Amino acid sequence: MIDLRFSEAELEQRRDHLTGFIREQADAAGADGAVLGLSGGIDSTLTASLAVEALGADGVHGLVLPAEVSSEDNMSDAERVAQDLEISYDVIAVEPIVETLLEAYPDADGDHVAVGNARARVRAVLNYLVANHENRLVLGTGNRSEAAVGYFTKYGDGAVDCHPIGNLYKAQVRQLARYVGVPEDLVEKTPTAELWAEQTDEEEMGMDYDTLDAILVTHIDGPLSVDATCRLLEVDEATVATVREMYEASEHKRTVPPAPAPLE
Ligand SMILES: Nc1ncnc2c1ncn2[C@@H]1O[C@H](COP(=O)(O)OP(=O)(O)OC[C@H]2O[C@@H]([n+]3cccc(C(=O)O)c3)[C@H](O)[C@@H]2O)[C@@H](O)[C@H]1O
Ligand SMILES: Nc1ncnc2c1ncn2[C@@H]1O[C@H](COP(=O)(O)OP(=O)(O)OP(=O)(O)O)[C@@H](O)[C@H]1O
Ligand SMILES: [Mg+2]
Repeated sequence: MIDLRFSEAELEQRRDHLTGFIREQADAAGADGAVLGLSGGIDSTLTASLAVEALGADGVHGLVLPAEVSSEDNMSDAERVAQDLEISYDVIAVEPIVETLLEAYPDADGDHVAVGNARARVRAVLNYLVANHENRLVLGTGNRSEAAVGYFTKYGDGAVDCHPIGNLYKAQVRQLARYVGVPEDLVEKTPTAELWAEQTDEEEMGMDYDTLDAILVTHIDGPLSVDATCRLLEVDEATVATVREMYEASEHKRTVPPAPAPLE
C-alpha cells in the first residue's frame, strides 16, 4: 500500500527520542516511575519495553487486568512480558468491579459498547490508584492510527499522563517493536481491544491497519485530496470518506472539554 518503515538509523533515533521523552515526562512531574496496563498486545508491550529502557525495571509497574472476555493467551502473554522485562506487576480482575457498576445501574447490562468501555474505565481507575499511591505517571499506549480515528475509550485507555508512542502509525509500532526485541508472536498478533467477545480492531473499523495508516498519512495528516489519495493508494472514495468521518467525529476525544467563552 505505502511503505512507512523507518531506516535503521531512524529506528535508533526514534528509540532514543521516545525513551528520552518518557524520562523527561517522569522528571518534569517529579515522579518515581510509571505504571501501565499490560494486555499482551503490541502497543502496551512496546510501551513497557521503552519505559524500562528509559526508567529501568524498578521504574515500571505493570497491571494485568483480566475481564470476563479476556483470552487466557493474552493474559498469560501479558504476564510473560512483565516477567521478561523483570518489572513488578499485579494481576487484578476487573469483572467484579464492572459487575458492581451494573448492579448499581442494571439498564446498561447487555449493552456491549457501554459495558466494554466501562471495563476500559475501570482499568483507568486502577492505573491511577497505583499512580497516586506510588508517585508514578500513567503511561498511555495509544498510537497515531487509533488516536486519529478515536479508536479508544474516552477516559478509559485514553485517560493517561502522556502518550509515548502517540505519533507512531501502527506499521511503525510493529517495526519499532521488532527492533527493540518484542517477541515475534506478539508483533504478529491480531490487534484487539478485547472489550467484548470476538472483537478485532480491523473488523470493527471496517478496514485493515495498512489501509488506515496509508489514508492517514496521505490525506488526514498529509496534503493529498480525496481524489489524489484514491488514485495513489488505489482505494475507493467510500473508504477515504469513512476515515475522514471517524477522524472528524472523534475530535472531541483529542481536545480538552470546552467551556462557554467568558462574557465580555
Ligand atoms: N461530539 C461530541 N462532543 C463531545 N463529546 C462527545 C461527542 N460525541 C460523543 N461524545 C461523548 O463521547 C462518548 C463516546 O465515546 P466513548 O465513550 O469513547 O465510546 P465510543 O467511541 O462509542 O466507543 C469506544 C470505541 O473505541 C474502541 N476502543 C476502546 C478501547 C480500547 C480500544 C483498543 O483499541 O484497545 C478500542 C471501542 O471498541 C469502540 O469502538 C459519548 O457517550 C459522549 O459522552
Ligand atoms: N486485560 C488488560 N489488562 C491490562 N491492560 C489492558 C488490558 N486490556 C487493555 N489494556 C490496556 O488498554 C490499552 C489499549 O488496548 P489496545 O488493544 O489498543 O493495545 P494493545 O492490546 O497493547 O495492542 P493491540 O492494539 O495490538 O491489541 C492496552 O495497551 C493496555 O494498556
Ligand atoms: Mg489489545
